Amino acid sequence: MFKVLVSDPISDLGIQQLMDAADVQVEKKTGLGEDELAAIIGEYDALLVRSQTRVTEKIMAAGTKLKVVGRAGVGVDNIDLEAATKRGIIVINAPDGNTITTCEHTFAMMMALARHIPQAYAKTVGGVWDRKSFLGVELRNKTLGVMGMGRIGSEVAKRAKAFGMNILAFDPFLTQERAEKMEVKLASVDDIIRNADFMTVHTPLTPETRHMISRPQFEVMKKGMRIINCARGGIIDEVALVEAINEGIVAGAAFDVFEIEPPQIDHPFLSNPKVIVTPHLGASTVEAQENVAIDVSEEVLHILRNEPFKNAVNMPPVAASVMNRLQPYFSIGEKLGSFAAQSANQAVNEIHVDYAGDLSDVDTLPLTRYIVKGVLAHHLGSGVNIVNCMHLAKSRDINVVVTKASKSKGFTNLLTVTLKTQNNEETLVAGTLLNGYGERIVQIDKFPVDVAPEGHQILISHNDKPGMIGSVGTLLGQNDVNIASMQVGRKIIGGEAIMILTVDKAVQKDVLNQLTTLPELNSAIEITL
Ligand SMILES: NC(=O)c1ccc[n+]([C@@H]2O[C@H](COP(=O)([O-])OP(=O)(O)OC[C@H]3O[C@@H](n4cnc5c(N)ncnc54)[C@H](O)[C@@H]3O)[C@@H](O)[C@H]2O)c1
Ligand SMILES: O=C(O)[C@H](O)COP(=O)(O)O
Repeated sequence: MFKVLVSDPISDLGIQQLMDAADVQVEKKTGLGEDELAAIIGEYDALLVRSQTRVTEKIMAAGTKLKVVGRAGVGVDNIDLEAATKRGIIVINAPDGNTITTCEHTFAMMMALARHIPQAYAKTVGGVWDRKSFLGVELRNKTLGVMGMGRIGSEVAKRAKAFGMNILAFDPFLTQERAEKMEVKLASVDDIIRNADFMTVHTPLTPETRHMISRPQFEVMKKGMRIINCARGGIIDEVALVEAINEGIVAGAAFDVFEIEPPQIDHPFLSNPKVIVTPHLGASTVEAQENVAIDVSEEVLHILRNEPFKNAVNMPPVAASVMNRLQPYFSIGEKLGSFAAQSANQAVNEIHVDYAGDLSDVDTLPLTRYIVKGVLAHHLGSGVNIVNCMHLAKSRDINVVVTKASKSKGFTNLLTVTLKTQNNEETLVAGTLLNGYGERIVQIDKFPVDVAPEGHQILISHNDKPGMIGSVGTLLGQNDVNIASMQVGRKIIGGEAIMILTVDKAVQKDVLNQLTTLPELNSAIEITL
């Protein structure tokens, strides 16, 4: 039974599928502080949050069972991604579910700003019929500067066109072609600052975007600018903005987000008559909350059930077409990694993966992750998974090298894993999927074999002499070890050879030691897959 903790207000309808799942138990505990959450998170396999819960290193460390943190929304700046990745905790978000809702809130804020709606409301309900103080401006023919033309920024630009606005757009990934298609003018930050009448920001909060609009920008800003922030507090320097408003550079601002949320009671926005504020409501509609909760619940279920998933924030996205081609090889890849690690008897400093055949023309990184996980899990245990395996390899100075070849000798796809150890020894194992036969190991070091990678195996290195098979079989029989299958691999008669046996149960260390006493037998190790 998987236990899921919901620590922020998330739509019940949206998480219904989690609550209906027979293998899942959902508990809601909102408003918890860091210590309170850290005290209980160890019981849970998944944590669902919005932006209120700060999922810190301390909480990740306490979440010893945690497989996934699901963010029912876009921004994940409240989640310590590095801490999650280091611990193999997958972080997913719901990037699409609240796009339109936030775009509409942005427009609501822009209109409210242009027509002084909240201020007029407050005065009217206060009994003052004031028709002089709230002279507004039209949006038509005004210039809107959009910083960040992703999902939300693009939707805002579309609607601004319908309002007859001219749009200047800045986004490092916005091409001239796409700008023309969207009928916006590609602009720099400086262009927007000096020419726009309204500015709206729709970027993530990153070291690059933090305070991207601050004192230097206000000093050259077009006088009378109106600024909207429904993205993240901190993109616009709040202190510098208040100064610019007080100096008459900025005519007004509408903020849904703050550098620190909730803002302190003495926050200058809260007492400034030219600043409109809402309490991070950009995604707060029935529709958006159902959307993001459904999206995140689906992926959390997939992850808990070890099924393919999407929207991982701390892993690169994989196209479904690529995933469909790679997924059949995940299991054999992980087993090859594990087999190689169990065969190598020295510390590994390089994992070389070679893809030969059809797979050489796709991005094989997801499959490489399973191979690396297989290598590392042998020594590092269950704390290794496809999220943190590359991070763990790098942190141990283990170099992961991938090579590809369009052709492979006789196989549709051949995966070859070679481990290099610190004393320059190499351990090689190659495998594939054979139609009708499934997973097969087809090479160990330089020896061809044909072995199903499963169960308990004994890998023996010996000299190719008559009687070797009989001696091994007799000794194992004397120790009540039943042989299910046996393969011998050799390159030349009388030379070096290997024997790979599949046996019915784990082999005692003593039996392996007895094997090494047999004449012409060089080594015997047990491999469990
Ligand atoms: N107020 C709310 O409740 C609310 C709701 C949803 C999203 N958001 C926030 O709004 C922001 C945008 O969301 P989205 O879904 O459009 O994200 P998105 O990833 O689709 O778009 C973000 C865009 O910002 C661009 N960008 C990154 N750095 C930039 C920079 N330095 N200058 C200009 N552009 C830059 C990216 O290229 C990208 O196109 C996110 O921070 C998200 O957390 C807030
Ligand atoms: O990044 C987001 O999705 C928004 O900031 C929404 O945050 P919320 O889920 O806390 O409303």
